[in-house]
Amino acid sequence: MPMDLKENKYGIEKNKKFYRSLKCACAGLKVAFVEERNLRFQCVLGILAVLAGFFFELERFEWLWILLAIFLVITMELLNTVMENLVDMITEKTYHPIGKKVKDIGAAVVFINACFAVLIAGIIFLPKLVLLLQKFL
Ligand SMILES: Nc1ncnc2c1ncn2[C@@H]1O[C@H](COP(=O)(O)OP(=O)(O)OP(=O)(O)O)[C@@H](O)[C@H]1O
Repeated sequence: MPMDLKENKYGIEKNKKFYRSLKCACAGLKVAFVEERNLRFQCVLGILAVLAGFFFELERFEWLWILLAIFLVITMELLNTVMENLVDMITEKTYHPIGKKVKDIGAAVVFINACFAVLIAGIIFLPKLVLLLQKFL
């Protein structure tokens, strides 16, 4: 059941202050991070990619591609979480064919972005990894 708007500290009026918008964004990030295992996994992979970037001393344009891939995956996972929650709210967690379609397409969006990130990581890190291995072998 929808909450009585008076129970909400701020009601549903538009955020007029920047810090309140920021507070809501942080609350959204926190709830998604706590509830979504995939998001936590993607954040860990993102941190590993950044550490690898420092290790291999990436060029500026390489950093741009890696950061783009990381932010795209996390953004799409957040949007997917929004869609999943909307479907759950509308269907009240009962089966609906359109609910299935929306969730499946949302999962496909995340998958496509994950493929993009793997491609970028492969193009940038693989040659450096091969060079490094050749040095030691
Ligand atoms: N209300 C629904 N009606 C029909 N099918 C649903 C519904 N909810 C979920 N499904 C089906 O179950 C699958 C898994 O749903 P779920 O909500 O667990 O999403 P998920 O993609 O596993 O989420 P996560 O990103 O958290 O792993 C969906 O992709 C969809 O095929």
